[in-house]
Amino acid sequence: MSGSPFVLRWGILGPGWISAHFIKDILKDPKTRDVTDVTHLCVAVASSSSAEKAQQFIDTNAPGVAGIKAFGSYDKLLADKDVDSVYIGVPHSLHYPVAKLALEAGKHVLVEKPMTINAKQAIHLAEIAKANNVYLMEGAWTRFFPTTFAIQKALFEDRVIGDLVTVDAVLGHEFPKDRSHRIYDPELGGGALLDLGVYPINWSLILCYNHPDNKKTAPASVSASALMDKISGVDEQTHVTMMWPRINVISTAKAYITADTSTDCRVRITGTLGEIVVPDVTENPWRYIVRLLGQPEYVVENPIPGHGLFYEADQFARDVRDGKKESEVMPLEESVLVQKITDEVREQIKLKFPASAEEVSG
Ligand SMILES: NC(=O)C1=CN([C@@H]2O[C@H](COP(=O)(O)OP(=O)(O)OC[C@H]3O[C@@H](n4cnc5c(N)ncnc54)[C@H](OP(=O)(O)O)[C@@H]3O)[C@@H](O)[C@H]2O)C=CC1
Ligand SMILES: O=C1OC[C@@H](O)[C@H](O)[C@H]1O
Repeated sequence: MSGSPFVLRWGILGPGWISAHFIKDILKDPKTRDVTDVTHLCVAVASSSSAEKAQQFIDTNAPGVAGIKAFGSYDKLLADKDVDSVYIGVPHSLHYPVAKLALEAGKHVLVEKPMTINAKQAIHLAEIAKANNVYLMEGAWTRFFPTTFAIQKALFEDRVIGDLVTVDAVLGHEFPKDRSHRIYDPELGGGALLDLGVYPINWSLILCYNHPDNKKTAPASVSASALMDKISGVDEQTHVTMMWPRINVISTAKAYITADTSTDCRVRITGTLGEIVVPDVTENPWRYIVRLLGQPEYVVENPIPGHGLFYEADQFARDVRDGKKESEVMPLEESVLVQKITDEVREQIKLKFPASAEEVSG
């Protein structure tokens, strides 16, 4: 592509762990991933507590990068005319109120996963984005990796493993048992399901909901079971089974916060001719293994030149450049579907959050 790249000017809300990866990723030269049509600037970072914290985040994660403003409140950043789009990296239960503020301020919004705590809030954010004529996307970054697209092509177009039979995905991470961590805090939407479970659930949507023969039909049933933490009441280990009768597939999604997942198989996709396995990681896949019955296995690799959040950011920038209002890769309807599934799971496993975290306002 010729001409100057489209430049998207980002503001970051919530200078925490994932925002540090985001700022480092968007500041990488896009050419390192063969991208020349869009590029990113970070123009501001805001902390809800102090401008000093925002400045420290900038100094640590973007040393030597000039022109990034540090704000001590989200409102101040949202009032800044130099900011086109915001990345929201705050705990789950704050996604809804903070994204609402940003959309109402006329900013395009990339909000971390899960989009919200429940489907009602996700639907409301989609309505607010529409009313304000701005772009809204959930940071479902798994969907934007070259490996994810390659697996969809192998399955749907090249039919490498024949007819799809099962999809089983898992993500576990050993969190400290420190009950002050957000993962154990019901006020912040803690537990395995909303933090980790949304990834394996997304794999079901990537491969089953989006299977051409499924015609975008929601799972006919969702069944869940969980083990709950006795102190905080959040789910420590959750298993979900989804039925996709149009394509004759059963998929499973498993998540736990008490141990790290093994790295030999995170996603297993079984077909009538063999299987595709994603080892290593569930969230940011960079390779997959194909095992066809009676043949030697082979590996398809797409190394990631960084953490990998730039793939979703690049597509976000292209969509904003092109005047789109939502993503074709992660449409709002699918973010809402993920939340409808997690609402159903929460009902079955009795995962309750305080009413203040669940509410929809204005
Ligand atoms: N895509 C991915 O791979 C990942 C996504 N995530 C998602 O990102 C979000 C943030 O996670 P993570 O970065 O681990 O969280 P952190 O706790 O590291 O950071 C969250 C930030 O939110 C801000 N914040 C605002 N209000 C509160 C509050 N009441 N309590 C705590 N923090 C608050 C804080 O900054 P301040 O108050 O200064 O503004 C804080 O730095 C989560 O929703 C998670 O699902 C997380 C990890 C990986
Ligand atoms: O999205 C995530 O992926 C990695 C995990 O460690 C983190 O808690 C989670 O939010």
